[in-house]
Amino acid sequence: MQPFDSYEKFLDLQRYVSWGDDDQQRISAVRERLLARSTVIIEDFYAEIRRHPFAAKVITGGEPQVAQLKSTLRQWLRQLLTGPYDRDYLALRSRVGQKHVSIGLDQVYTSTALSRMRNGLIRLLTEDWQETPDELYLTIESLNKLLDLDQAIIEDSYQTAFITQSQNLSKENLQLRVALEREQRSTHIIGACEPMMAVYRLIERTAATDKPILIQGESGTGKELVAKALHRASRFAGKPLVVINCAALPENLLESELFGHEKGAFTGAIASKPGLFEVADGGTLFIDEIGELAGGLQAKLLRVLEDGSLRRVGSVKERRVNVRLLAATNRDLGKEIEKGRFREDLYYRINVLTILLPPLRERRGDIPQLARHFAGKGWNWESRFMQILENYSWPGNVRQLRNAIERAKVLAEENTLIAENLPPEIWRSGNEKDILTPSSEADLETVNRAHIADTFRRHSGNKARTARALGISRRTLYRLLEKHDIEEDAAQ
Ligand SMILES: Nc1ncnc2c1ncn2[C@@H]1O[C@H](COP(=O)(O)OP(=O)(O)OP(=O)(O)O)[C@@H](O)[C@H]1O
Repeated sequence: MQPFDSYEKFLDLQRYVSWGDDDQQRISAVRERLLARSTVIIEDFYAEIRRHPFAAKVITGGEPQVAQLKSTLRQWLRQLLTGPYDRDYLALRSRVGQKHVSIGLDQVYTSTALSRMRNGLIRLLTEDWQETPDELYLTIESLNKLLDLDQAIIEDSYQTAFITQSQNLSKENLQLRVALEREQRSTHIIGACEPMMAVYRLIERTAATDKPILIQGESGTGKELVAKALHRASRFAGKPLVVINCAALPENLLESELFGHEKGAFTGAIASKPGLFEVADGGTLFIDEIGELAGGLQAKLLRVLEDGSLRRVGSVKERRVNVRLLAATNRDLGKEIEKGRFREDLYYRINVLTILLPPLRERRGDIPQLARHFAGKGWNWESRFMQILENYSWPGNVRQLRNAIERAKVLAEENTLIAENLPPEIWRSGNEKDILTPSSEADLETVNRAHIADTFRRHSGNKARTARALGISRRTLYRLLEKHDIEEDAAQ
């Protein structure tokens, strides 16, 4: 049998090879040696290929590197025929397999690329071969072996690696997409009511100024969100936005967080640390709950605002920073000044312009849009769910709305948000007017009817679930619905 049978494309090599009788024997011997040796060669081969990322292209395309590659390849191929074979093929194969994985993933080697490489290599070897035809024959045989072996391994390991890789990638993609969506959703200000439109206009208009801005509003109205939008709209947009919440830290810690400290400034100060003013240098510092700032720190803050200078705790060295300040508070700072708790001069410094965020109860029209935004794609709700949201007073504002929806999502059986899965205080508020507190005048019939209608509505008009909740059969429920003239529409 012709040794090149399986490589139709290279049959013409016979031109260069004179076959002797003992060819078959020699070939088998070479095969054995090859098998033992090829893994060593493969390693070198791949090391080189890695240095020439597009080796396949180089070989077939006649690029300038061809000469160099050609001589390297020749050297290896010659080694195949002459060198000692001292490695365990299988062990190496698995190691080589791993290498292929990295090659496959880095350069997306495909079988097509390999077969192009094989064609290219053989053409190149035969073009100006100066050794005997036997040597050429053996060399080419070695090459074919090498590439066959290689192909088998590559197909194995590449496929596995590719599958794992693409699974990982799509998982990673999904995670990134979700994170991005969350990030976009979390920095997206929702609301189209007039007070929010006024907020948007102010954000736009303040884009050109570097002056401090005070954002006022109850807790959860979106002050931090507005701060992020102000930062994005400003010329500092590409720089860091550093956020600190004054209510979250005791005074001494807050001082070192804001202004930094030197090593040994206080017990536990084992190294010097820059404060957030330094971290935010060139960018924006958002001080949330500025109304909580203690007197001493107010003075220090005033100094930075006045001339951009500060001293780390435990240091005498003056440092200069250029930071745009945004501050937020849910307190009435005017009243805090009256009570002597907030410095008037600092107030005027930070309050060059105030953005006032309305509480959610004063912008109920935005509730459905906000709810849709927090629910996200693929969620529905019963109409009663939305009714309750729209009627509730929302003392915790948008944050409370977001949490309520998260809760309803977690508890939802399918992709439908139902009123019962809202936090009890919200859900109860929706039922207050229907709640069964039978007055002395209410007769049993009225109480019964209200109870049935309410249960029916809570179960979104689902008769099976309503019957189960009332502890009656479905047939009895039909009868009662008819008797009390409770319509399905009423449940929607
Ligand atoms: N208009 C809005 N559109 C979309 N999400 C909002 C809106 N307002 C607030 N949120 C969301 O509500 C949550 C609370 O918002 P944020 O932290 O900005 O409020 P805050 O006024 O700074 O609260 P606090 O005073 O308690 O720090 C965040 O998850 C935020 O994304």
